[in-house]
Amino acid sequence: MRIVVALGGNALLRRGEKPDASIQIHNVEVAARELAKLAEKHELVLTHGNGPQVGVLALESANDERLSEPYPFDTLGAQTQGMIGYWLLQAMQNALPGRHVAAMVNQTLVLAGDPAFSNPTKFVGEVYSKEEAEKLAEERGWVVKPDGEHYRRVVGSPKPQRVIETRLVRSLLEAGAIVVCSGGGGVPVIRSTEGKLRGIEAVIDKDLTASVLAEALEADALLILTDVDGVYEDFGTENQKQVPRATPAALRAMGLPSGSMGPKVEAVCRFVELTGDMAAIGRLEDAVSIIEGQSGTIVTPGGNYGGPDDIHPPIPEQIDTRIRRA
Ligand SMILES: Nc1ncnc2c1ncn2[C@@H]1O[C@H](COP(=O)(O)OP(=O)(O)O)[C@@H](O)[C@H]1O
Ligand SMILES: NC(=O)OP(=O)(O)O
Repeated sequence: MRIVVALGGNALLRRGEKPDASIQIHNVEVAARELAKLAEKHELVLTHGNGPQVGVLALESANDERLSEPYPFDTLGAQTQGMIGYWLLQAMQNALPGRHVAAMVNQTLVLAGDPAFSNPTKFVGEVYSKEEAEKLAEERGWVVKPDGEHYRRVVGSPKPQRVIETRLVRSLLEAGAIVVCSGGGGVPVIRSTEGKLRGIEAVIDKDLTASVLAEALEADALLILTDVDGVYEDFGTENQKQVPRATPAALRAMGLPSGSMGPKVEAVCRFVELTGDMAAIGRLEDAVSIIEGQSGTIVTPGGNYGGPDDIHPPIPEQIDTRIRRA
């Protein structure tokens, strides 16, 4: 199978942990041991989040008095791809000696007219109290929004249209490499009327980019790995119940929160609707078991999945809401 995995920010930095390199390298090593089990049997493309890390770099840059202006978010996104990509590269090489691993700095095309530029939603950096956040917003010109019971800086997060280096990723996969790419959703770029690429200030959602990439690579599965074992009905209440199987329509109808589960649900639904294949949301530790059909919330056109021999589950006749790949 060809599998695209989106690795949640929580796998790199758990809630409340300091963003020290040593802590993140340890977390990446734990993640790599799980991901290696998938890579032993399957082609693997890994994308990762960068929200906490890009916020740290943005603050460092803004506080550097030698600079006449802080580094823009596209440049900071590339920095996080280099840093986290290096950690994943080394950890995957150590987990799978002899296997080729490539970590790329690469770009994602967005549209200059995307309304997301004027309505920032992507959380970056650390959490603050309401008072701290409001002070920072005034002093530094940030936009801040509530994230659970705290506040965080938000930046524009346009929809990913295409991973610019898709063909190169495909070539690396076909050469047997594990590919780490599109970290932080990819460096956001727009194409000028002359056809030239140019960076633009934004942070793209990595789950949505993983979905776009998985479809373009004709992946058999898209796995969104985070710190919960699936999507829950009545999440956070005593009646919460994990959803083991779902159709895209049923999952969309749950109306999940835009800052956390919402983009993951949109990413898996989009992939399943466009390809007719399987996508899932679950815990990093359950990656293999999700592919086996034993964990996670698994989404297919008909809401059925029997395991890796059923990677293109049949679509029941009565469901006609998705487009199948020829
Ligand atoms: N209905 C739901 N089911 C499961 N998790 C949910 C739900 N609604 C919100 N969440 C939250 O979504 C979080 C995962 O999203 P997020 O923090 O953005 O993940 P990551 O950083 O790993 O990409 C979970 O830790 C959980 O707190
Ligand atoms: N870019 C991105 O989606 O990062 P997080 O997953 O860390 O929010």
